[in-house]
Amino acid sequence: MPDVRRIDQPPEPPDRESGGHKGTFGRVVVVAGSRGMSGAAALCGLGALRGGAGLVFVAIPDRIVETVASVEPALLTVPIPDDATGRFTASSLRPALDAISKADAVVLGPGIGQIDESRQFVRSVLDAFEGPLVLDADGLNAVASSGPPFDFGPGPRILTPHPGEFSRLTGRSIHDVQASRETSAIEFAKQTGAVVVLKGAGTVVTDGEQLFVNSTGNSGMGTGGTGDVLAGLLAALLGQGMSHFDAACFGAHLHGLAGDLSAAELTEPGMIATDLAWFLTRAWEVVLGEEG
Ligand SMILES: NC(=O)C1=CN([C@@H]2O[C@H](COP(=O)(O)OP(=O)(O)OC[C@H]3O[C@@H](n4cnc5c(N)ncnc54)[C@H](OP(=O)(O)O)[C@@H]3O)[C@@H](O)[C@H]2O)[C@@H](O)CC1
Ligand SMILES: Nc1ncnc2c1ncn2[C@@H]1O[C@H](COP(=O)(O)OP(=O)(O)O)[C@@H](O)[C@H]1O
Ligand SMILES: [Mg+2]
Repeated sequence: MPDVRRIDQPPEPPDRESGGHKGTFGRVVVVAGSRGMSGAAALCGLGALRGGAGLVFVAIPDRIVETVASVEPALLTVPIPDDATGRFTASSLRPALDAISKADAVVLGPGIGQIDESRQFVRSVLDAFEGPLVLDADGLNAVASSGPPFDFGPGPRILTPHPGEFSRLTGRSIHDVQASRETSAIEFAKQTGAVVVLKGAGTVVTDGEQLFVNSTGNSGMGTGGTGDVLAGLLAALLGQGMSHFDAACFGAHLHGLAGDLSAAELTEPGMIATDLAWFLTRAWEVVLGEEG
């Protein structure tokens, strides 16, 4: 891959202005969750909070608001009209667009499910939002279901597929994806103009011209919800002004480091996604200690 520049080190953390306040550090809006997957929204919100965002709003189906709010009082909840099963539907769109209208960064997709209405909802949010957006999980599945050529909407996009989601997007088997992680991710980034974060051991981050292969992380992170934490973390970094490629590289590094620090204290089998979000505090300590 002679035309791709390899990045060996993750970028520096974002500056945190000493006189800054919650209005300075980014307003993140997480559009996620459904009844049965309220945890995806909560974990994504926790990832954004521990990623340093000034304000984190979770715009979630009305039926799960109390559940998500009870996980973490620092989250602001925005109830979105839902269907009888607690999923986004056609009437969710206008309130969701209002919720993201002042966002510095948006996460779209974790835990929203894959019914036709939620797919259409994803399409409409993607088309409308011109700011930086992290598309994860069922957000990716919704776009994949429409088949190529893919349009991820007008603004900067970070796509965070695991190999199963990437397989749905590319039409290749998981085995093929895993056998060509770097080239497949580069090709997809070139085709779409998005930053691709192909997750799994050795997460690959590329914008089609630059390539970073993450070296932090461990198999303790193979537990439900760790990817949701990553999506929120990436949005927090975008909201603090990082470019989408730098946010993706730094975020993958920090997330894996939090996983390594969690495993060192709690063991790989014992750690869960909530711990990972908490251990972002320790990971920040390490990377901020390495600065200057
Ligand atoms: N608490 C909550 O509310 C949570 C809610 N969540 C929500 O659940 C929804 C479904 O998302 P999901 O990722 O669980 O299912 P899905 O897209 O079918 O992918 C699974 C398949 O992909 C593959 N695969 C994955 N990783 C791989 C790897 N590293 N390396 C290789 N293969 C890999 C693997 O394929 P296999 O190897 O089994 O053939 C596996 O079978 C979604 O909305 C999400 O946000 C979750 O976030 C959890 C916490
Ligand atoms: N063996 C591993 N080594 C390093 N990181 C891993 C490993 N297994 C999983 N991860 C990381 O854990 C996260 C899992 O994300 P994802 O599959 O979306 O989970 P979920 O949807 O349950 O939140 C990704 O960031 C992935 O890179
Ligand atoms: Mg996921």
